[in-house]
Amino acid sequence: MSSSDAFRAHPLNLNHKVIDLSLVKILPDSHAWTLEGDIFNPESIPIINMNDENAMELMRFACKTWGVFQVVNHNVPKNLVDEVELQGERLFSLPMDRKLMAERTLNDMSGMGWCVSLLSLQRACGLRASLFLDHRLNMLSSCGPMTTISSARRLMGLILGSLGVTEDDVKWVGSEGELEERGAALQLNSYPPCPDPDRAIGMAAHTDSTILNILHQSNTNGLQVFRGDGTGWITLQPHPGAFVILLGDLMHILSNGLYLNPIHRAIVNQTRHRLSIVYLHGPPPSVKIGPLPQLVDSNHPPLYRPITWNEYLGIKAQYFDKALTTISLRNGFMDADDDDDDSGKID
Ligand SMILES: C=C1C[C@]23C[C@@]1(O)CC[C@H]2[C@@]12CCC[C@@](C)(C(=O)O1)[C@H]2[C@@H]3C(=O)O
Ligand SMILES: O=C(O)CCC(=O)C(=O)O
Ligand SMILES: [Fe+2]
Repeated sequence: MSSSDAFRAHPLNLNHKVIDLSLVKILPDSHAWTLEGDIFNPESIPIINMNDENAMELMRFACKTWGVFQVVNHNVPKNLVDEVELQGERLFSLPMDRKLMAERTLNDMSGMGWCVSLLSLQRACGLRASLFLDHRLNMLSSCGPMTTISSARRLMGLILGSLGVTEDDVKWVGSEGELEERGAALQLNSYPPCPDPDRAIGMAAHTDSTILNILHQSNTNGLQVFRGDGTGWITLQPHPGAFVILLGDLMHILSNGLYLNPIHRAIVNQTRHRLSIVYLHGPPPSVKIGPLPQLVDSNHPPLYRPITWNEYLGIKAQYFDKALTTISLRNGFMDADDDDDDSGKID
C-alpha cells in the first residue's frame, strides 16, 4: 500500500463550507469559535543546533519535556524554503474558480481544502485553506522532497540516538524507495487576516498522527502548544531560519510513552496573512509501529499495541483525541515515565 492509498482510505471530514477567505470582512457564523485557555509566552521551548555535539541530549530533554522544539543548521537550503513559500503564496492567491479546479476530493487527497473540520462533530470550521500534497509533493520544487527527507532522516537518527537506539535497529527508517512508498506528505496552510481573531481558530487543537512533523512558519506567529501543567497555551515565536519539530502520536508510541506528542493549534490575527509549510514524516504506511523493544522491560511494559500508520489513520479519523487510548494496553492511561522527574506529560 502506498502513502496516497493510505491517506485516501481514511479521509478527514471533507463536508466543509468553501468560502473565499480573501473576501472575509465579517467573521461568518460557520467559523465562529470560542478560544479556550490562557496564553503564555515563555522563551523556554528549546532551539537546538543540529550540529551541536550535545544535540542528542538536548533533544532527549526537549522531547520528554515538551514534545516540540526548533532546529537550526538543518541543511535545508533557505532558497528551497523561500521557493516553496513563494509557490504557496502564488497558489493560494489564485482566483477561487482556479483553486476549485484543484479541490481535494475523496478520491484524491492531494489538492486544496477549505476549513476541513478536524473532527466531524466540531461545530465550526478553522479559518484557513490548505494545500495537501502526497508523493506528488515534488510538484512544488523538484529537489525539495529529497533534501527534506534526508534532513528528516538525520533528525530521526538524532532522536532515535537520544532514545539509545540506532537506525540499524529500526530498519524502515533508512529504507530507500520511491516517494510514493514513503509516508511523506506536505501540507501548506494559509491563514487569512481575521476581523475578529478572538472568535476564530485557524486550526483547532490536535496532535499529529505522524512520527514527526517539520513545520516552517513565516514571520507571523500563530502556532501554539498546550502545556498541561497548568501553564496553558504557549506561543511559539518564529525563529529566523528554524524549523519547528512537533512529535506525533507514532513517536509517542515508539518511545513507549516517554516522548510527548504535544497538543497544538494555530490561531489567526487581525492584520497579517500567515503561511505555514508542514512536512509530514510518517513511516511506510504498512510497517507495524510499536514500542521499541529496547525501551520495554518488566518495569516499563509496552503501553500500546503495534499498529500500522494506515490502521492508525483510520482510528484517528474515527476517535480523534481518543485514538491512542483505543490502542492502549493499560487500563487507564498512565505516564510511562512517572519515576523520571523531568518529564512533563500532558495526557
Ligand atoms: C496524513 C494525514 C495526517 C492528517 C490527516 C491526513 O490524512 C491528512 C492531513 C493531516 C492533518 C493536518 C491537520 C491536523 C490533522 C490532525 C488533521 O486533521 O489533518 C492532521 C492529520 C493527522 O496528523 O492525524
Ligand atoms: O499552521 C500551523 O502553525 C500549524 C499546522 C499544523 O499543526 C498541522 O498542519 O498539523
Ligand atoms: Fe499539527
